[in-house]
Amino acid sequence: MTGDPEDGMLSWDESVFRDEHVFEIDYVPETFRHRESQLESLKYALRPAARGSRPLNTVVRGPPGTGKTTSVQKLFSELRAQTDVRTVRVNCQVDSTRYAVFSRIFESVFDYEPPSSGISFKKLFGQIADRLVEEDEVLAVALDDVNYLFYENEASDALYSLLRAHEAHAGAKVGVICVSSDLSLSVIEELDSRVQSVFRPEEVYFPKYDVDEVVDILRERAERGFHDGVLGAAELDRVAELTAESGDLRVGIDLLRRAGLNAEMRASRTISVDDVDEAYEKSKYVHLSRSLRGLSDSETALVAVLAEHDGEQAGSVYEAFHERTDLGYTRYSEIVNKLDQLGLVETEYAEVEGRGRSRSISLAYDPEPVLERIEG
Ligand SMILES: Nc1ncnc2c1ncn2[C@@H]1O[C@H](COP(=O)(O)OP(=O)(O)OP(=O)(O)O)[C@@H](O)[C@H]1O
Repeated sequence: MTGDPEDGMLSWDESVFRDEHVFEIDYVPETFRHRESQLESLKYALRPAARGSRPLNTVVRGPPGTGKTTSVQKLFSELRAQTDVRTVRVNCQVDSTRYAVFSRIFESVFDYEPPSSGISFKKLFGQIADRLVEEDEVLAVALDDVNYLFYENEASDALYSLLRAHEAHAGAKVGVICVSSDLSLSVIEELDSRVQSVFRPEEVYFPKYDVDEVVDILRERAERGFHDGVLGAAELDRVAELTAESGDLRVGIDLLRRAGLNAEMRASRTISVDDVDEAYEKSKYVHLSRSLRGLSDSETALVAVLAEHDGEQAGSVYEAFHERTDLGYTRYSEIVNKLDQLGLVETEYAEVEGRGRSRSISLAYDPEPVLERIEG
């Protein structure tokens, strides 16, 4: 299998990839199509900030992988380049409490982390607001994956503080973009009434991309990422077809990269439909991997217990969980709720003889891929 260019085989120093980096998770695409109206609505909400006023608060919703984060990142970087607006994107999957959100904002406003000895929330908040007023800066905060703040019961407190910043600190100008990929969560209705009374956001919806749009977007990505002739039209169509099943563009981007690696494994210069189909066996779990990555140790422990005790009664699941983590029933129930909201488990109430109603819990995925990803 040496590299005779005539036989279609790759030599050791060749690759199907022109630039593999374009298939990485944090790559911000140069062209961003099929999101024109959403970008317009977001610009409308942010425009007052460019004039030195408070931006309009906005709720952005849509299924995973539909370009919500990328849109916000693009507009924030334009704002930073062209205006004095301070922009902060908080990943609430990582920073899922009010304190953590404000620590992240502090870090961005001051360019260093808040003291690790810990200061009270009030002080942290006060210092941020004072700084904004002193510098006469407008702050736009994007709470990305805000659904995680709801799962931890922190959303109302965090938003309340952000939305009332100007009341507690005259002259502070803060606007919030809440981004949620949990369509079963009604972001506004789930907030406390005290927050609802001050939160009248613009709403922007990101629908799933259809197959033609996926082809369009991924063709461009493939042109940047692969050498000419590596990905044919039929193979791209197959990628798009598999991507459109979930509508999550991340699946498609992961498919392209894995299919490229599969072709290289065969030392082939071109990707085949089989390379794509084989890649899908892993790429279809992109969403699962992402959900698992954001879990705490005790949440992961419960997922592991469920995978190991698949199909057993809730009682024995709790016992195994308790044995592993030493946590009690209340915490167990809270974690079950969160995993349910994340779509990792399915729960159902059922009559159990002699014990009244009891909740049965099962994984929403096969146990093997779950365990592979937890242990791997
Ligand atoms: N219109 C587009 N053109 C090019 N790339 C896109 C487009 N939309 C999304 N992407 C790419 O798809 C991936 C997922 O997009 P993004 O993270 O913005 O989705 P999201 O809606 O925020 O997802 P989640 O809700 O799961 O956080 C990113 O790698 C992004 O580069």
